[in-house]
Amino acid sequence: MSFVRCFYNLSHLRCSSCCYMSAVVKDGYELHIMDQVTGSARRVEDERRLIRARATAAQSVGSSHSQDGSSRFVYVLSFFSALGGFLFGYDTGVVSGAMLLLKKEMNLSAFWQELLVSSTVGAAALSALAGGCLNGLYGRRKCIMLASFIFTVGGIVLSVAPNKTVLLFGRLIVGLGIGVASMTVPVYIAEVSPPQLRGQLVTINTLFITGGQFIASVVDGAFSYMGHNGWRYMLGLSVVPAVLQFLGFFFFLPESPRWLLQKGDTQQAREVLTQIRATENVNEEYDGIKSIIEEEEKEAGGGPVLCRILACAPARRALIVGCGLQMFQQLSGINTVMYYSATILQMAGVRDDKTAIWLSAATAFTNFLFTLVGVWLVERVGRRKLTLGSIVGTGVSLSVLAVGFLLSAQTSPPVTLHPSDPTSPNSTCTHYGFCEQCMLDPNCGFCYYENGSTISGSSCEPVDPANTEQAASGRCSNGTQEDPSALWAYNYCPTSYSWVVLLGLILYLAFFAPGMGPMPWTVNSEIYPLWARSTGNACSAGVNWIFNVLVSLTFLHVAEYLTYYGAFFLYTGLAVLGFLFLLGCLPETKGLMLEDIETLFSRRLCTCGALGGEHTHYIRPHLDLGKLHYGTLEPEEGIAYISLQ
Ligand SMILES: O[C@H]1[C@H](O)[C@@H](O)[C@H](O)[C@@H](O)[C@H]1O
Repeated sequence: MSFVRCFYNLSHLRCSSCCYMSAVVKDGYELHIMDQVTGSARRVEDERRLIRARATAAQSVGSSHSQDGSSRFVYVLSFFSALGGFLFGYDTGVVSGAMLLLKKEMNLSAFWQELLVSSTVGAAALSALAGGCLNGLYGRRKCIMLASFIFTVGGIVLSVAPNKTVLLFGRLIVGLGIGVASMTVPVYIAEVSPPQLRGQLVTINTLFITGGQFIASVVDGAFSYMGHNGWRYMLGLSVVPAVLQFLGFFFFLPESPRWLLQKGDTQQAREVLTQIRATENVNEEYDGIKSIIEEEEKEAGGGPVLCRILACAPARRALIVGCGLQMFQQLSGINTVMYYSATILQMAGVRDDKTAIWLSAATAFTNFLFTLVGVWLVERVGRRKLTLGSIVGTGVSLSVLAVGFLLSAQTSPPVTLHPSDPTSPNSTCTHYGFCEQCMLDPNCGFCYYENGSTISGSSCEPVDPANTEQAASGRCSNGTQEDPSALWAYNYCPTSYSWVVLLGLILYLAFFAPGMGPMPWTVNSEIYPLWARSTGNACSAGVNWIFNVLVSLTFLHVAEYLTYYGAFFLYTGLAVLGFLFLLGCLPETKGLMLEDIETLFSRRLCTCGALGGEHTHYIRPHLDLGKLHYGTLEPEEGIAYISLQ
C-alpha cells in the first residue's frame, strides 16, 4: 500500500477556511483515507465508503452529461452568447479599414487615428474590470444583454457621427461593450455546458472573435471601394449581430443555473438546468452543484471578493495563472502581428493597397481557420498540452519572423540620392544611408525604382503627415504625379528575404490560433470557484486588455530602438518566459466539473502543472473547519494521508 500525502493539515485548515483536501486517484486504484494524528495512522472505513460513493456519483454525473448534455439547446445558447465574441472581434478588427477612409474624409492626424483605435481597447479594459461586480450582482444574462445594448448604441453613434469627437465617443461606447462581453460570455458558456463539451463550447467564443475579425476585414475590403461614407457602413454593421443577441437573450435564453443557485433561486436554477440538459433527470448534477456551492459560500467568508481571493491560496493561485495566461497571450504579440500583417505582406512584394487589404483578410481568415483547429483539439488533447504546444510553436515562429527581419535589415538597400526637401529642409530623412534606418523613422519613407530585384534611384523622404501612403513632396508624392514609376515604401523595405517573414507569419498564426488564442479565455472561465468567478474573470480580462494596449502602443517605439528584428526577438524571449510559467503552473482542467477544478490549485503554485494526466480523477473529500464533511472525524491536528492500493 502506498500513501499520497494530502495537501493540508488540519491545524492549517482551521485558520484558512478556504482550504480543502484533494486527492489524485489513478485508474484502477481504490481510495482510502488515513488520518495520521501526530504520527499514528488510523484507517477510516466510513470515509472510504463515502468517498467512493462520491466518486461514483461524480462519474455518473459525467456520464449522464454525455447523453443529456448533447441537447441542442446548449449549442443554441453558446451561439447566441458567442455573438458577443463576434462583436469583440468585429469592432476591434473593423477600425483599421475604416481608418483608411476616415483619415482622408475627416483629415485625422496620426494622434487622432491612434486615439480612435486605442480608446476602444482602453475602455474595454475598464469595463472588463467593472464587469466583475456587474456579473456578481445582476447575473450573466443581464450583463450579456447590457453588452449587446451598448454595442447597438455604439454602432448607431458611429454610423451617424458628424465629426471626430462623436466618433471618439462612439468608439468609447463600443469599448465598454467589448469589455463586458469579453469577460461575461466565456463564464456564461462554461457555466451552462456539460463538462465534456465545455472546452469546445467556450473555445467557440474565440472562434467567433476571430470570425468577427475576418468578417470585419471582408467588410473593410468591400466598402473600401465605396470611398465616401463607406466607413459608416463598416462601423455601423455591428448593430445587426448586437440586436440579434439582445433579442435572443430577451426572449428565450436563460440565466446561468450556477449563478441562480448562488443567489438562492433554487427552483429557477433547477428549471433552467432541466431546460438546458433537455431532461428531467438532473437531480444528481443539481445536487452536486448545489452542495458544493453551499460549501464554497461557507468557505469563502466575507469582505470584498478580491481580498477574499488574495487571502485564499487556491483562488489566489488560480488568479495568478489566469492573469499570467492573458498577459502572455498579448505579450506573444498577436495584435502586432495581425496589425502589421499588411506591412509584412507589402514586404513580400504586394504593392497595391487594395490587394494588401484583401490579403489582410486572408491573414484574418488563417487566424480563424486555425482557431477552428483549437475547437477540434481542446477536448481531445486537453487545455494544457494545447497551450504548451501552441506557445512553443509561437516562440519558434516569432524567431523565424525575427530572422526574416534581420536578413532584410542586413541586405537593406542603400540610399543613393539625397535630395533636399524644400518643404522641410531640416528633415532628418535625407541623412539616412540605408533603407532600414529610413523606415524605422516614422517621419520618413523610402522612394525608389525597381527593376526585377535591382533597386535604383533610392531616396529617403519625409512622409505626408496626412497620408502615409505617399511622400510629402517629390517623386513619390501623388500630388505632383511627377514620376509614376517611382515606388514608395513606408514602414518596410524592399527585400528578397520577404519569404522568410511570410513563412514566419503563416507559422505564427498556425501555432498561435489553436492554443494561445483561445485557451486563456477558456481556462479562465473554468479555474475559479463560483464565488470568485466573476471577479477572477474580470481581473484576467482586464489584464488582457491592458497588455493589448501596451503592446500595440509600444510596438513602433520598441521597433525604433531595437529595430523590427529586435522587437520580434524580444517577443520570442517573452514567449519563452510564458512557456516556463505555463509549464510549471497550468493544470489540466479537461473533463472536470467546474466545482472540482479549484482542487487543482491546492498545491504550491507552479507545482499545479505536474498534476495533469489523462487517466487521473480528482476527488474532493470536503472538509468543514477541520471536520471531515462526511461526518466521522473530529477536528484534530495532523496530516491526512490518502492510500492507493
Ligand atoms: O483570443 C483573442 C484572439 O486571439 C484575437 O485574434 C486577438 O486579437 C485577441 O487579442 C485575443 O484576445
